[in-house]
Amino acid sequence: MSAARLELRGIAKAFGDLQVLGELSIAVGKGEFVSILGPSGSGKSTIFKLLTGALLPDAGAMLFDGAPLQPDHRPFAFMPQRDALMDWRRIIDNTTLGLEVQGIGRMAARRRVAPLFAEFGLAGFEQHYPAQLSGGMRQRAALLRTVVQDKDMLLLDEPFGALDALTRADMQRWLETMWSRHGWTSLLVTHDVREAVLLSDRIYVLSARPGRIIAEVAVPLSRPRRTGAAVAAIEAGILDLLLSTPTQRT
Ligand SMILES: Nc1ncnc2c1ncn2[C@@H]1O[C@H](COP(=O)(O)OP(=O)(O)OP(=O)(O)O)[C@@H](O)[C@H]1O
Repeated sequence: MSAARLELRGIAKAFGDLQVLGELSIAVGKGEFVSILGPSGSGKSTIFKLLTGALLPDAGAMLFDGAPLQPDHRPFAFMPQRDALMDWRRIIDNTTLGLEVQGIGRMAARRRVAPLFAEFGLAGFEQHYPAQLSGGMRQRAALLRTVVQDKDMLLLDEPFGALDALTRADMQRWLETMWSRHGWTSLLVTHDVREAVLLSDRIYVLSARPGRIIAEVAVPLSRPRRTGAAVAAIEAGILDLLLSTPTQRT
């Protein structure tokens, strides 16, 4: 890994008596694709809420390019689990939302997003409403809205969790292509072991609550990656680890 862009050191978080994150330490280098893989309820979404400033940690440090994260300046573009498209806005006006929140006028924002529609497989659907799109197209629109904000780092919270298996596999391949082309510094949280192996340079494996890192797994496979013996072997190793660690499920 090159010098860390994002570094979390000893982050802890509890909700009342419920200790959700233990002492969590991770780092993400520039241009790296890193995943945090953990069972349901292990605190994955909580990590993103801490990063985006929706929650404060009880202990630990959060650094970006070596400096503490500032409450009023978060360098992240966040893509939530559900695509969160607004049903009453056309796709083009959904993809401009993040820019509009930053204070950019709608017409200027439309000019910025329009050239990206072809690359995101959405050409010709600019004037459609979300209900007229397939699940995969909706997710691509949500990702377009996320990346066009030109932030330093992407946070992806189980972006394909709601999709059927085939669409999900298709979207993973598409995301891999897009990531290879653009080199986005990315942090994905997921409970899908195969997804993490297919997409990541490194994987942090999180224990069940209170979440702490039980392993850091490098994935030294060339891209494009396809399911096969090499992917399956890494996947099996991680599954063994998760299943042999004591669990406390929600
Ligand atoms: N604001 C809150 N107040 C109290 N408890 C909370 C709060 N937010 C999350 N929790 C609890 O913290 C635990 C971790 O939640 P979190 O959503 O981070 O897990 P997760 O790993 O993202 O789960 P999943 O994979 O199912 O989405 C859960 O037990 C949840 O009920």
